[in-house]
Amino acid sequence: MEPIQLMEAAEQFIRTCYRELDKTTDETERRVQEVRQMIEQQGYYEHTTEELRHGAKMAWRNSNRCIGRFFWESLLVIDERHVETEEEMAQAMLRHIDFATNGGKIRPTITVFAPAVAGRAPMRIWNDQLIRYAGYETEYGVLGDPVSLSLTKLCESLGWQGKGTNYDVLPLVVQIGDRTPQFFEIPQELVLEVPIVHPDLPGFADLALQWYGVPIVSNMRMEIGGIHYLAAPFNGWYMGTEIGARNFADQERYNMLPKVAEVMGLDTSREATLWRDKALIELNVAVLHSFKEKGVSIVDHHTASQQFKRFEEREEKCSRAVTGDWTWLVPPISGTATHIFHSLYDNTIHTPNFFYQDKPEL
Ligand code: HEM
Ligand SMILES: N/C(=N/c1cccc(CO[C@@H]2CCNC2)c1)c1cccs1
Repeated sequence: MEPIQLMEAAEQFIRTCYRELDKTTDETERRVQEVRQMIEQQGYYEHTTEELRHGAKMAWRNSNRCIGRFFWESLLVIDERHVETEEEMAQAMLRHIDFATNGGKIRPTITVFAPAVAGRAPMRIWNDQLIRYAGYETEYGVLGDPVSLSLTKLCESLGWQGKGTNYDVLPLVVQIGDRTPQFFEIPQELVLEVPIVHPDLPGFADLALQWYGVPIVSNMRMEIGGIHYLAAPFNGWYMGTEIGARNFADQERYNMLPKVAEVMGLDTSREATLWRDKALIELNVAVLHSFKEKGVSIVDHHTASQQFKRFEEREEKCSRAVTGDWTWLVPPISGTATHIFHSLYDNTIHTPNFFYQDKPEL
């Protein structure tokens, strides 16, 4: 980023952040000048721990596609900008998994590694999520999660070997600069998983479905005041539909609807029997039931929508315009049963925020 643009982005962030933190004008002006000088002298500036903490919360609050933003102020921010080696990165990521999991009472957390600075080796995480299942091409079709085919191949090329089940947890893969990426197995005891059973349909257990408890997105770039954090894994808890209506149900994922319909004894001869819809609903009932049974945080899409409504109301009260991406905010099942479907959202993108970034390459 050019120094002028960086200066503008930095100043806008500092002023907004310091206003929200009730800082005095004097303190704000002093910090703006200090940042100006740092940019003039070295072409970038460093966030204070307080700026990083509040900036990360703002990034969540500005995430238009996120239905879970009611809790934005409670985000826990772990500052790992001092980390310098792949080994230390992996250790910090394992600590994140353990801390965020918290025995099932999930704590929304983000770990922030050093930002991309011109002339410095960028730190990248190759995983899309810290915990995700491997995917393998076999002569009978895909084994495991099809979304992981390319990362699984990369891991095998680095010498990793999976067990070959539908639920092999991939290793952490980190890269500093253009060095060879390094992989680190996640100790099994750190990965909380939930077997999926149905409260009323015993046949569900025969499907041997399971999913990991904590979604930790690790492939997005966090931008705060013109500074780009390319490695900043963050987690919340799941909304049940992500697992029940997408991960298990999509044809290009685990494609389970026909098998669910079979154990339910549904008539799948005609679409009009709505067998897919019945299978979807019971799959989502099973996911919510199983997570609750195991004491792992999860939210149903109705409760999540109601919480989002409260987020909207609270933002209005703070005279902040709510922005949102309707196409992602509406849950993938029963959308019209939520207020979101019947609302309009301004999809303007403010920063701080999270963005997609190019996949790291060898
Ligand atoms: C606390 C519980 C949370 C819930 C229930 C929740 C729920 C969701 C859901 C359902 C999606 C759509 C995902 C998809 O369809 O693939 C989403 C998207 C998103 N969430 Fe949240 N979220 C939570 C916390 C967080 C946190 C802590 C952050 C970051 C600090 C965050 C940032 C985002 C972002 C950036 C997206 C868009 C991702 C993309 O564009 O691919 N969320 N959230
Ligand atoms: N519940 C969640 N769901 C997601 C939130 C953001 C992204 C994703 C994964 O998105 C993938 C890309 C598009 N769909 C799958 C899932 C959270 C993950 C991390 C914090 S909350």
